[in-house]
Amino acid sequence: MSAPSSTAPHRAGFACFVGRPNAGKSTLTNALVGTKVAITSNRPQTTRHTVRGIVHRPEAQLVLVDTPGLHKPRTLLGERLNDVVRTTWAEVDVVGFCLPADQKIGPGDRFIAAELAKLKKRTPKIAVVTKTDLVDSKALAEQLIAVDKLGRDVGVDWAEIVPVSAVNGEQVQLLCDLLVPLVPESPPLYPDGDLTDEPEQVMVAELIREAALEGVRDELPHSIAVVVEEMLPREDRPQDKPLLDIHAYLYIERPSQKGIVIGPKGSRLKEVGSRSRKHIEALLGTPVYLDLHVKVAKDWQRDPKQLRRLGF
Ligand SMILES: Nc1nc2c(ncn2[C@@H]2O[C@H](COP(=O)(O)OP(=O)(O)OP(=O)(O)O)[C@@H](O)[C@H]2O)c(=O)[nH]1
Repeated sequence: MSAPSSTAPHRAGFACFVGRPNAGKSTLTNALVGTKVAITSNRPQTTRHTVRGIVHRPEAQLVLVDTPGLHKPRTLLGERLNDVVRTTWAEVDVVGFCLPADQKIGPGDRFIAAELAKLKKRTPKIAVVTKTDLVDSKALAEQLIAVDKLGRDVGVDWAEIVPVSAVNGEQVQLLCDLLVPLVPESPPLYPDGDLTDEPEQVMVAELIREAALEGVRDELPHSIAVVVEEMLPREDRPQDKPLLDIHAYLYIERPSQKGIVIGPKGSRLKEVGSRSRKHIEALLGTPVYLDLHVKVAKDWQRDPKQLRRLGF
């Protein structure tokens, strides 16, 4: 890519990464922004909220919108998540379709590609082949060819096909260079230095949810929601020793799940608390007292009233 000249107009706009669960969208967002703003996990479908990471460059600003994975909906929550995804696609300037290098293109990818084909023609679509560190060059070449073919099969004209590894940073800058010219000429949309406009409480809730998902049974992740009820600075603290009190509820669907989340003698919940507290402190830059409670919200995934309460 050519270096920015002083006469080049400033560009700013929105990009979003789509792809099936676990495709590496959140990790890529983090790699581009350079800090942990999106929530990653080795479990599918952990990204519930649209999280924006913002890439600041002298000549451009890229606002990255991270969406949940698009999938065949089985519950009301699933349908709502898909609506969120489609609404996001329609609003962004460029879409990056993430396909892991180490996995054969499957029905899930074809489903998304077919949806992308329905998106307005003038929204550029970049195919991003992720996790290139997991495969050798021969397998990578084959995947690039398969992605090209996928585009032709469904009728999407990829603006680019870019292999990247978010883990070792390979080609991440190149991807950024390729995204910038695809957003419109515009002054910066966000103040310099902002990394995300996600409300702090939502990010804190996501960090707690991420910690709660670690090491629990496969079926449980979809049944956990976290709501931060209150974040208040502790009174009577000396100025140089502030403490932020955070009260949060971990919602599960059934009483039988309580034991899994809490663990023997509360050991798991304690661990979830201390692990997420570290991340929260790093995010907010202040010591935190975290008060975590587990509550049963029966069948919350199927109940519109509960879903609204839990922020969906
Ligand atoms: N080796 C390797 N692993 C990666 C890379 N990018 C992501 N991963 C791993 O792949 C898994 C899924 O990554 P995420 O970024 O959470 O995927 P996602 O697409 O955001 O997933 P959802 O939120 O479920 O939609 C995690 O375990 C990551 O550590 C990469 O470049 N190389």
